Amino acid sequence: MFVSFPEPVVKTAPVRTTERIRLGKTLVIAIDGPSGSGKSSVSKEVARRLGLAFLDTGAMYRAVTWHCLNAKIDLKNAAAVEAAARTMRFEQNLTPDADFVKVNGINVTEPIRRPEISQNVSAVATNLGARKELVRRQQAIIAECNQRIVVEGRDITTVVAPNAEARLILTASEEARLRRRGRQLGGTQTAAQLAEQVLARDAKDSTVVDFQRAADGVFTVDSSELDFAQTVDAVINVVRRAVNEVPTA
Ligand SMILES: Nc1ncnc2c1ncn2[C@@H]1O[C@H](COP(=O)(O)OP(=O)(O)O)[C@@H](O)[C@H]1O
Ligand SMILES: Nc1ccn([C@H]2C[C@H](O)[C@@H](COP(=O)(O)OP(=O)(O)O)O2)c(=O)n1
Repeated sequence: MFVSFPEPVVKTAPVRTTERIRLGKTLVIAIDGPSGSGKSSVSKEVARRLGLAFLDTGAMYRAVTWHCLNAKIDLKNAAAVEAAARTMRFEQNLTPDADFVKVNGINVTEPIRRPEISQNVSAVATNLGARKELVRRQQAIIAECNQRIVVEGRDITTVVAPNAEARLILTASEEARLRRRGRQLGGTQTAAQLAEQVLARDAKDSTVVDFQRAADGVFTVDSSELDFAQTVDAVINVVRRAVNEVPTA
């Protein structure tokens, strides 16, 4: 089946009216990478352009963290955090155009992005019991979406969807990632706070999952020197290569 790309939302990319991609029944695109590399924003745009569902797995780790802080569950108590991940009711957007996260019916879309959550989320990310439960939930979501979905996080290419049709690491230099995150947070954070939320967090998260190096068969896109539209194009080109797309006239 061939599907034409709809008009890209971001229009700085070269317009390729003949752009087409060969899509099978299933198309899981797995994207991992460090903080601030552009995973969420780029994955959403790729999902829009290919007409796929979208799953932000980091939002799930953030939601568990929010829930624990809100319910005064000690993040150092591994069993309690795992139990929270198992029992909490969780709703999340699965399309790229809506953005919402609810925990036990409470809208936490905005609070889970706050620096307080970024500073504490590694306690959940390094809890192996909580990870197991979240991976289980993520795999169920992929199945519910009939395996037509872009999934982004840290262990998607290796653990959650190792058989995805297209797997890639999206990376960028530390300098680019700090600059982007600083701008995204409206210049409210000092250099030291940004380094803590981006670099120190990546260092902690790396102790349980390797999202810096591409596993066998995983492509790498480095967006340090690319703008947003160019990065989206680069990812889509990788998807085309991964699904053995034959170039169209
Ligand atoms: N290639 C790029 N060039 C410039 N800014 C980018 C690029 N990719 C993403 N961004 C911006 O950087 C910020 C961080 O991106 P985000 O998608 O939240 O990263 P991640 O999910 O990897 O932490 C966002 O404001 C996003 O719009
Ligand atoms: N699949 C995933 C997704 C996120 N995580 C962890 C690692 C991160 O510190 C937190 C938050 O992830 P998120 O993607 O929202 O973080 P960034 O926006 O990239 O800074 O969750 C993970 O361990 N595994």
